Amino acid sequence: METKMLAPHPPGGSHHRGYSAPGVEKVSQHVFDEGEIAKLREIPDYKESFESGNPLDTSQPNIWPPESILPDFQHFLETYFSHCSTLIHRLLDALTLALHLNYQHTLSEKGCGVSEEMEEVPDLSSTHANSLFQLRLLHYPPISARKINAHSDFGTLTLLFQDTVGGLEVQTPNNQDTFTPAPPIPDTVLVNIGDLLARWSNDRWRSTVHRVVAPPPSSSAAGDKNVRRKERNGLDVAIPSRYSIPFFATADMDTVIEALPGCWDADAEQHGGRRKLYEPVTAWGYVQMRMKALYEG
Ligand SMILES: O=C(O)CCC(=O)C(=O)O
Ligand SMILES: [Fe+2]
Repeated sequence: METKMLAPHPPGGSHHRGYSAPGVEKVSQHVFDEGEIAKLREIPDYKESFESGNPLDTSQPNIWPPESILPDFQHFLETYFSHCSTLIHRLLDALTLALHLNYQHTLSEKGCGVSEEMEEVPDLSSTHANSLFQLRLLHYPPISARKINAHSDFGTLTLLFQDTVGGLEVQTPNNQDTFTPAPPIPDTVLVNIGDLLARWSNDRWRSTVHRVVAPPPSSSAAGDKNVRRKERNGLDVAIPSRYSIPFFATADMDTVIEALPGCWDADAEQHGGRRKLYEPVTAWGYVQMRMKALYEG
């Protein structure tokens, strides 16, 4: 038995840990209708994944292959998790600062003093105190099919580490048909806004719709043994394997996600401006809805 099969992802969407073989997970974008989800699941995503989370999270314990078979794997990933978690909290601090500045700006535009402030800008980092984050190891096999359908991530922020192969594309805002390649840049981390933060910021910060397609054929891949070849117009085209590591952050489950201060206007009904676009929802309620769409149907 392959080592990865010794840490299998449990069936269903409630315990999101361990190894999933290619085609098990199906990305569905904003789809909550059962029929639509079933249709989407007919086309599998060509990737395999290994999920892990906060070692202190008892609601979804991590699932590790035996230490004797893959020594240090668990320790390595737990350390990686901790570094990513620190980076997420720093980014949330920067966003909190941006909210403060924006809120003060909004108040002064309306002629209010900061002392008249009616709302508290929440400290976003402290709404992620339990660090219920998810670290995913992804491998896309060397085939030419679409690797992962267009979607946005459903938490607050995602860090994305990608190898040198490429294939990630980002949708142009306000033009659903146009995708732009987001090629890997050495020593950088790509940061995506997720749907929960978009909703929380009343769409001031928009979530990034992205997908993964077959990477551009590259000569550097030609000598790679992980490369499968495909005939295209009589030409021999090399299609390399792709590895990536997304790290998904979301708010603590009891956090109420309701338009943040500075992202809406209290007097919008009377004077125009930005109304609250969404009903309040807990982070838990929102995640349940999205997980159901991913793994069931
Ligand atoms: O492999 C990638 O670069 C993207 C992965 C991704 O978008 C996801 O897992 O949500
Ligand atoms: Fe994603």
